[in-house]
Amino acid sequence: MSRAASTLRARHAVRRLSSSSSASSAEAWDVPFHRLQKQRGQHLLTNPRVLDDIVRRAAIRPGDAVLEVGPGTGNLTARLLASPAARVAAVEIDPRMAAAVSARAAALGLSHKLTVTTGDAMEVEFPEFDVCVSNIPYAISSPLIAKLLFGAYRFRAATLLVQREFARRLVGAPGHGERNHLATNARLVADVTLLMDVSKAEFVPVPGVDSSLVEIRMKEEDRPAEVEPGIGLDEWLEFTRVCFGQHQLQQRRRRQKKKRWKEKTLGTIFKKEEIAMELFRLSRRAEERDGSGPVGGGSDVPRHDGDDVGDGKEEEDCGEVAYSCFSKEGVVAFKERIAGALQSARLDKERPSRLSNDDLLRLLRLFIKRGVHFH
Ligand SMILES: C[S@@+](CC[C@H](N)C(=O)[O-])C[C@H]1O[C@@H](n2cnc3c(N)ncnc32)[C@H](O)[C@@H]1O
Repeated sequence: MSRAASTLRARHAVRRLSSSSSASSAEAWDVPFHRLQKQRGQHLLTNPRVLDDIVRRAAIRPGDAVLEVGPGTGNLTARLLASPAARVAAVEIDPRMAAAVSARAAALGLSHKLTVTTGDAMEVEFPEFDVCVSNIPYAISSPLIAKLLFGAYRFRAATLLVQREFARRLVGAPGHGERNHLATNARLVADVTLLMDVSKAEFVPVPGVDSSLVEIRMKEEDRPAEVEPGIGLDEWLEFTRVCFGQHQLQQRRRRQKKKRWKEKTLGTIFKKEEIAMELFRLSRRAEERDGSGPVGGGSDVPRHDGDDVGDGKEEEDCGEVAYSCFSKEGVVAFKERIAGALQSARLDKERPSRLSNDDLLRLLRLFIKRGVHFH
C-alpha cells in the first residue's frame, strides 16, 4: 500500500472510531495519521470486533481496577471504560495521545472512571490494579512483562496483545527452540495462554508483523519468595538471566547481521571470564550476607588479598568490579567449582533453551551447594 493510500485509510479509520462516540469532540483524539510515531509503536487497532473480543476475553469483573499501557487514541480504552470495571488507569508516553484518550473519555461521559498518567511505562509506578488489558508497544514487551510479573504488583491477570513471534516464545514448551528465560520465569509465577491471533491488517498504519493475544494469569496473588525451599526467587531469576542472557544477546546480533547463530552450551557460557568473576563477587557477598561458607565447610572459598589487611578499605574497593584484588588461586578454585557443578549435573554440553525448568533447578542447586551464588 502506498503511503498516501495508507494515510487516507488511517484517517478514515480514526474518524470512524471518533464519530461512533461523539462528533463534537472527534478532533480531540483524531491525531492525524502522518503524526503517528512508528518508533513508539503507534499502530492503532481499529477493528471493532477484535477490540470487543479482547475486552470480552479479559473477563473484567464488576469493580475491577484496570491498567492499560499505551492507550493511544483510546480505541481499547473506550471499551474498557464501558465494561463493568470500576476504574481504568492508563499510562501513555505521548502527551498528544494522553490528551486524546482523556478527551475521548470526556465525550463518552466516562471521565470519572479514567486516570491518565503521561510517562514511560517502564519508569512510572503503576497504581494498584486487578487486571492489565493492553495493546502494548512491542518494543517494551519483555521488560514490561518482567515488570508486571516480578515487580511488587498484585494482580489477577494481564491480557496483552503482543507480536506473534514473541507470543509463541512466551508460551513455548520446554525443548522448544524459541523458548526464552522470560518464558521460563513467567511459568513459575503465572499460567500463560495464547488466546487468539490478530492479523496486522487490523492495525492502522499496518505494521510489519502479526500479533497475538496472550493471557498471563497469576498463580498466586503474592510473588513467591522462593522457587523451592532454600532457593530464593531472586537467585533463580539471576541464574536464568546468566543462562539465557547470552542467548538473547546473540539472537539480537544474529538478527542484526542476519547470520546463522548457534546457541552456546552452558559449559561455554560459564567459562566466560566476566561471568565467572561476577559470580565470584556475588558469591563472596552472599557468604558475608548469610554468614555461611559453602556447604560441606572447608576454606576453599576463594579469598581476595584484602582479607589479610583487615582495615575494611580493600573490602570496599573489591565490592563492585575491582577484581584485580582477588587472589589468582582463589579465582582458579572458584572456576573449578563452577565447572564441577556443571559436570556433576552432566549439563556442561547442554544448551539452556533445550532444558526443562527441572534440569535448570537441579543445576542451580548444585551451584549453591558449592557456594556459587547468583544473587
Ligand atoms: C500499539 S499502540 C496501541 C494504541 C491503542 N491501545 C490501540 O490499541 O489502538 C501503543 C501505544 O503505546 C504508547 N507507548 C509507546 N511506548 C510507551 C512507553 N514506553 N510507555 C507508555 N506508552 C508507550 C504509544 O504512544 C502508543 O500510543
